[in-house]
Amino acid sequence: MGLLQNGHWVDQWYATEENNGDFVRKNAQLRHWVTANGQAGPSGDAGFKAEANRYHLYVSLACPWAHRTLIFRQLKQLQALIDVTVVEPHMRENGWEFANANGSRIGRHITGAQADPLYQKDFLYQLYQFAKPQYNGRVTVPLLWDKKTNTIVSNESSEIIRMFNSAFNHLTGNDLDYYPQALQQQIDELNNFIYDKINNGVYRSGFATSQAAYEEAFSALFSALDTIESRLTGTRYLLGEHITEADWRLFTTLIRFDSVYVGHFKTNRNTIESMPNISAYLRDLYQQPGIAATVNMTHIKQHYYFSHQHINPTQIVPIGPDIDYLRPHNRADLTT
Ligand SMILES: N[C@@H](CCC(=O)N[C@@H](CS)C(=O)NCC(=O)O)C(=O)O
Repeated sequence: MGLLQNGHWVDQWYATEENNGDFVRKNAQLRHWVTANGQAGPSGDAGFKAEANRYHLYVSLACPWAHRTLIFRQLKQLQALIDVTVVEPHMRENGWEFANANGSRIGRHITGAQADPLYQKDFLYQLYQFAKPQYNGRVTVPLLWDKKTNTIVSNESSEIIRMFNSAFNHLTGNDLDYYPQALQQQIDELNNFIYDKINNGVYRSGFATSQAAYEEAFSALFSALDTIESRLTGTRYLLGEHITEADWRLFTTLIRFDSVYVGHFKTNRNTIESMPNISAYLRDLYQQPGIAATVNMTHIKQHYYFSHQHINPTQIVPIGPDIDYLRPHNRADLTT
């Protein structure tokens, strides 16, 4: 696990000392946008026009941020237009590795991880070096790559899913909209709340290096989950009867919660299974067409328990829990 400093790989864990033990996630830096006509998006350069087979998505099946992009690729029927490569779930001193990486591989290959089909790199950081020789920062998934200009379009999942939501509609004919104009303000507000307290909140709990920082993150997390639990009493999804981007962004944290975060990140006031509305809502989302296939619990558990050795020095991956996300959710009658 590490980062690039002026284009050189340095093996280093997150620094929390400067923030009294609090884990502060750095903003993603590579923020161009694919647009329908190639004009510039809200940030970055123009020139990334939506075209079939031009873009490639590098993901980890373990990562909740990358998971969002896989879900949107599925929902928006982009599978035939945008290929995906899955990295190994075990993150070691070289960060994310491709399957069959030369050199430092000491662990075992986990089924489902793949080699880099485009440039035969061993490690994800080498793609960052290739695109940005002087790059400074963490080497993260998801990564949206442009095969035409051999560069990185974006390493920010929240923006990649917005691109997937609309930029390719004219090519796929799929105009399902998970960020409809009329709900954008409400979605943005929910996203901020959920990101801060829940999506990133579990990491702030798990990566905290002081008791105070952990307790603060823990309280904020469970108070936010309580808020969501009551919100979901009378409404099927966060904003009514239609699933929006906000639901999918919450989903990728909820699906990891009981299997990883409760134990590994010490978010153990209670499980999601014990919250009736949220757990049924989670199953409802899981049972949407194509979604279960984006969830790989082996990669998820192997990644967290193995890669964060300072949290789990033995690297033993727990066997349980065994949760059946296919059992009935009984939420279809909620019409709002
Ligand atoms: N803001 C980014 C965050 C992505 C991110 O932090 N991904 C994690 C995996 S879950 C990663 O690759 N971490 C490697 C590192 O920080 O060194 C996004 O949402 O795309």
